[in-house]
Amino acid sequence: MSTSSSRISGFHNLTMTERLEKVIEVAGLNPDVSDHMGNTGNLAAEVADSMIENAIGTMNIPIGVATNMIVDKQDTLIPMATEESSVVAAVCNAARQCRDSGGFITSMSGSLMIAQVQLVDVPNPEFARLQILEHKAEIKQICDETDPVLLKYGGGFRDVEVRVLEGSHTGAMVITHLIVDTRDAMGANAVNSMAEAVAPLIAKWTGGRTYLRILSNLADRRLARARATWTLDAIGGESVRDGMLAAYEFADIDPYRAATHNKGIMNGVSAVVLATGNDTRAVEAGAHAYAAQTGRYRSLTHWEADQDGNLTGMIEMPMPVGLIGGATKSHPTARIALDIMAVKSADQLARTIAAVGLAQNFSALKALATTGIQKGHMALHAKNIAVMAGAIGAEVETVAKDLVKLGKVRVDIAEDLLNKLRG
Ligand SMILES: CC(C)(COP(=O)([O-])OP(=O)([O-])OC[C@H]1O[C@@H](n2cnc3c(N)ncnc32)[C@H](O)[C@@H]1OP(=O)([O-])[O-])[C@@H](O)C(=O)NCCC(=O)NCCSC(=O)C[C@@](C)(O)CC(=O)[O-]
Ligand SMILES: NC(=O)C1=CN([C@@H]2O[C@H](COP(=O)(O)OP(=O)(O)OC[C@H]3O[C@@H](n4cnc5c(N)ncnc54)[C@H](OP(=O)(O)O)[C@@H]3O)[C@@H](O)[C@H]2O)C=CC1
Repeated sequence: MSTSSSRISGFHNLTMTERLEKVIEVAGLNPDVSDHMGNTGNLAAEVADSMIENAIGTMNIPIGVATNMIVDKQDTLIPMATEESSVVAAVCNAARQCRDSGGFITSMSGSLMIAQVQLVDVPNPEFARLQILEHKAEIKQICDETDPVLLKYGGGFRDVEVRVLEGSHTGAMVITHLIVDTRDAMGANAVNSMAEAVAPLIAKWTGGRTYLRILSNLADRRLARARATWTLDAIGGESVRDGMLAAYEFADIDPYRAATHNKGIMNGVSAVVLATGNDTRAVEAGAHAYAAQTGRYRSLTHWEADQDGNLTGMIEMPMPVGLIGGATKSHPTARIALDIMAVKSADQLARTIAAVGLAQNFSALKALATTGIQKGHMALHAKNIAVMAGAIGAEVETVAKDLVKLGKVRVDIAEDLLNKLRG
C-alpha cells in the first residue's frame, strides 16, 4: 500500500488508535497529533467508535446555555452546541426582552412522518393509485407489525396518500406516502422499515416496479410553532419595530436575503438539535424545503405589529426531533442536554426549538435594523480573533477587550496588541 494513497484496505477493521496512526502516516502529520486526537473528552472512545464508521477521534464544540427563556409559561434553560460566537447571547437577549409579555407560546401540528415508496413502469398510474388506496387496511397492518414498540407507545400507521408524478425520463411515477405517527422518535428508521415492508406488495397489487423506499425530510406533518410579543418599550420604540418589520419583509420577498435570514434562525435551531443528539441535516433539509413550499424561498418567520403597536413574531417549521433514537440516548452529553431542558416529550422538545429559532431571528433582525450586526457579534467574536492571533490564558481577555475598545476586531491588530502585551 502506498502511503500517499487514500485506498486503505481494511481501514475499518483497525482499532481507533491504529486508524489514527495510519492517518498520521498517510497524511504526513506531526506524530504529536495523536495526543490531541487520542483525548476524546467527554465522549468515550468506544462510544464514538460505535456511533460512526472509521472513527479516529472526536471534535468538541462548546455548549452554551441560553437563559431568560420562558416557553409555555415555564422557565427553560436551553443548551446550544455551536462554534459561532454571539448565537447564544442573541437568544438570551431576545428572550429577556419578551419575558414581561409572557415569553413564547408554542404548539405542534402532530408527530407524523412521511415515508415515500416510488413505483415505476405502471402503464395506468391513476388506476394503480386507486389500487394502492384500496389496500389501506393491509398497509396499516404491515406497517404496525413492522414496529410493535412504536404501536405500544401510541404511534404507528395513520394514513396512506398516493400521488402521480410525471418524470421526463422515467415516465409516470406513482408515489405512495405512508403517514406514520413516530411519537418520541424522529422516526427515520421506523418509517424506512415500514416503506421497505410495504413496497413488494405495492408492486404486486399494481404490476409495477418499486425503487426508492425512504422517508421524506419535508416533514410538513410535524410542524412546530412558536409566537411571542415584544412590547414597544422592551424593544426601544416604533422606529426599531418598523426597521425590524422592513427587515422581515425584505427576507420574505427576496430569496437572497431569505437565505441569510433563515440561516440566522438555524443558528439557534441547529445548535439545540445538535446539543440534544438529533439529526441536524434532517431538520435543516426540512426547514429549507418548507421555506420554498409556495414556489418561492421565503422567511420561516412572520413579523407583524399588533393593535397596540407591539411587535409580534411567529415561526412555523418542520421539526422532526426525538428523545430516543439516533444519538439522543447514546451520546451522554445529549442526555444531559435533554435533562437541562427538562423536556418530557419529543413534541415539547420540537416546540422549544421553534421558540429558540424565533428568538434568534428577533435578535438578528433587531441588530440589523439598528446598530448593525458587527457591533454585538464582533465584540463577542473578539475572543476568537485573539486566540487566532496566538493569545493564550489571560491574554485572550485582554486582547479581546482592546480590540473591542479600538473598534477593530481584526487578526493583524490582535497580533500587534499581543506583541505589545508581551513586550
Ligand atoms: C450580542 C448582543 C446580544 C449584544 O447585545 P447588547 O444589547 O449590546 O448587550 P447587553 O450587554 O445590553 O445585554 C443584553 C442582554 O443580551 C444578553 N447578552 C449580552 N451579552 C451576552 C454575553 N456575552 N453572553 C450571554 N448573554 C449575553 C443578556 O441576556 C443580556 O442581558 P443581561 O443578562 O445582561 O441582563 C446583541 O447585539 C445581539 O443580539 N446581536 C445579534 C447577534 C446575532 O444574531 N448573532 C448571530 C450570528 S450573525 C449570523 O450568523 C446571522 C445573521 C445575522 O446573518 C442572520 C440575519 O442576517 O438575519
Ligand atoms: N433522511 C433521513 O433523515 C434519515 C435519517 N436517519 C437517521 O435515523 C435516526 C432516527 O431514526 P429513529 O427511527 O427515530 O430511531 P430509532 O430507530 O433508533 O428509534 C426509533 C424506535 O425506537 C422505539 N421506541 C421506543 N420508545 C419509543 C417512543 N416513546 N416513541 C417512539 N418510538 C419508540 C421504536 O421501536 P423499536 O424499538 O422497535 O425500533 C422506534 O421505531 C437518526 O439517527 C437519523 O440520523 C436514517 C435514515 C435516513
